[in-house]
Amino acid sequence: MRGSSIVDRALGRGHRSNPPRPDLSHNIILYLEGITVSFDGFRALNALNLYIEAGELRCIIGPNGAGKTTMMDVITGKTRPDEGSAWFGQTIDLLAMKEPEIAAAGIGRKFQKPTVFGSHTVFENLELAMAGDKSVWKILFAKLSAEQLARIDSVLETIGLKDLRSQLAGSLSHGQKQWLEIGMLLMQDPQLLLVDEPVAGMTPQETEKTAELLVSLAGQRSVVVVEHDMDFVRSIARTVTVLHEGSVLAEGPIDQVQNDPKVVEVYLGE
Ligand SMILES: Nc1ncnc2c1ncn2[C@@H]1O[C@H](COP(=O)(O)OP(=O)(O)OP(=O)(O)O)[C@@H](O)[C@H]1O
Repeated sequence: MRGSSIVDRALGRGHRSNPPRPDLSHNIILYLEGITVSFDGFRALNALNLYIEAGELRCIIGPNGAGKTTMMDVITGKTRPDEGSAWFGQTIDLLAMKEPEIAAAGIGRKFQKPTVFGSHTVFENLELAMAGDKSVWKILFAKLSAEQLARIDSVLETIGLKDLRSQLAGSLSHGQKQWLEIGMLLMQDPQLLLVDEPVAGMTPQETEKTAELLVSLAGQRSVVVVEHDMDFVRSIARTVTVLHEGSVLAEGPIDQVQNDPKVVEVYLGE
């Protein structure tokens, strides 16, 4: 869905008159079991098992080609696995759903490059993200309810852009654009947020603020972050999963994972 606009996402929301919500009664929001994806015989994912708890913040690391992007693509319905199962909570079978249905059910994905509407203000970008399957014109000229205004305010507060609400998104710094795009995803209230390399190209100050933001988002929802920057991973991660050749090589607290000889060999020792 790289490059998909808010209009695409809004159209996705057209499917959500009554979207299913994940059943978190077992405290697990995502089950990937035995997932295999082959490209011309090459296994990008190889019987991958991954479990994400409700409310947790998980970092996924791994060398180039380990299968991280392919894994995200399977979760969001962009890529269909050859084998395996993928469940959102206890009852929602992700492999039976199309991409917009998965987004509407509560899985949001933030790609590396921000895709905000540069010629609209920060506020309008959030407004567009909240809207249903209406035209952009209708959305921007519709009167917002007090509840909708409060919701936008609360997201502005969360992403730290309250003072920049009237600024054109195109004039924001790279980091601010990334936060705005996270805010746009939050307007749809995802239960699982997938974030791809959030701090690439950010200044140290922006990186620090992004760490705080992602930590603050977990708890109420689950957040899965794919990131290469180990200092960043160390600053946010509770549990780290290392992918290698399409499977989980190691999983656990960052210190344990960083000292695991298998991990040192294939990843950190690169
Ligand atoms: N559409 C495709 N066709 C063929 N091979 C593909 C395709 N998509 C991914 N691959 C291959 O699958 C493997 C896993 O790729 P993937 O992009 O998932 O890895 P990654 O861990 O995200 O890597 P990076 O850190 O470089 O982004 C790579 O060897 C890649 O070349």
